[in-house]
Amino acid sequence: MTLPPFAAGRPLDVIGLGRLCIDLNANEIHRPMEETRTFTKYVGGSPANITIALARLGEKTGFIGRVSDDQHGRFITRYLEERGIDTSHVITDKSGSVTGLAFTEIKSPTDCSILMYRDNVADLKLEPGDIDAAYIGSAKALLVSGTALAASPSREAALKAIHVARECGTVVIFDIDYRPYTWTSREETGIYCSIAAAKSDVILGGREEFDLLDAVYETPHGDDRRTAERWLRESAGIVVVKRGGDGSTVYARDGRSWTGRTFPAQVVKTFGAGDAFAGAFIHGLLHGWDIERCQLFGSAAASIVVASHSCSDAMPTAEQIEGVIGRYANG
Ligand SMILES: Nc1ncnc2c1ncn2[C@@H]1O[C@H](COP(=O)(O)OP(=O)(O)O)[C@@H](O)[C@H]1O
Ligand SMILES: O=C(O)C[C@@H](O)[C@H](O)C(=O)COP(=O)(O)O
Repeated sequence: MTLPPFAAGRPLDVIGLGRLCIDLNANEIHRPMEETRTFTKYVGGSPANITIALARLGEKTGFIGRVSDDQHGRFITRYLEERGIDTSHVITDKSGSVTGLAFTEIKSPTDCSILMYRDNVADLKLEPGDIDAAYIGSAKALLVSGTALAASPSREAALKAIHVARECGTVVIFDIDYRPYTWTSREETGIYCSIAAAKSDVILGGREEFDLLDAVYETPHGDDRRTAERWLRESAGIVVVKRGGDGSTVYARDGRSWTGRTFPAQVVKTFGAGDAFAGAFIHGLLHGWDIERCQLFGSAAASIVVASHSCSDAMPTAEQIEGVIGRYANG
């Protein structure tokens, strides 16, 4: 697999970095948001969701980020604490920033969209001075979301965190997590995410997200292996290309690859799959599982979350994931 070894004996397993937001998921589903009257509030933000997934699976987790100085910020911080996630480096931003909101529209199980309100959000106020090398060195892995690179000073903070992690022997996991609402251009996304990807040990992204990075170097070609080999020539030991309901393919530096299945699900909404997959996949890596099992675990976790109304709240336990795998073991 050619991942650097996870450092043993560290107090934390994974520290997430980036977006701590709120999902407002429509309660009246199968209609456009113009006809929605009520929403259910959940903690959101992909890196938050993945960290919550890892905590749910028993990993010792922490988070580096900023929250707004209001009820939403306190709700998020309390939610993390209630799930055993260390919040010593979750900073209350005092600049008058707000919490990012993700309004989700569920027109049908396969037609979902997210309306994001992200002006003056606290998560992008993260500063390089917030990055604590000793804290990052206390974890086996650092999970960085690409959206943390979308604006300064968060951009510089995230790049500093990656640099610090590499200096500390902390494995860097980069989830491209492209959200167009935050960036000024696709080119900007490709450039900054390429910088982060080149310094990461594990990279996760969808085909379209990798196209943004490929575009920095060549005309996007949609060839997963060719894309993965670019990053495997850099720092990556593992590249995961996610393809929605078509599953995923994982590429390793030694040339091996694995194409993973999906599990049947009564789909409520399509989003949340990637975060659930990532949390369970990373859990497997931390426990030294082979890639196939990591992938299977991730896919089963995703099938549970797409069948749920929420993302964060729905993140499954290992028992729930094993239950899905056992139920469909033969096909
Ligand atoms: N409709 C679905 N039913 C079951 N599993 C799914 C479904 N959509 C995605 N998955 C699983 O979740 C993984 C990640 O989903 P994907 O949609 O590619 O990520 P993202 O949400 O980040 O775009 C897929 O590789 C697959 O294993
Ligand atoms: O990342 C956000 O700000 C929105 C998420 O909280 C939301 O749950 C979602 O889109 C999940 O992302 P996905 O798992 O990549 O589909």
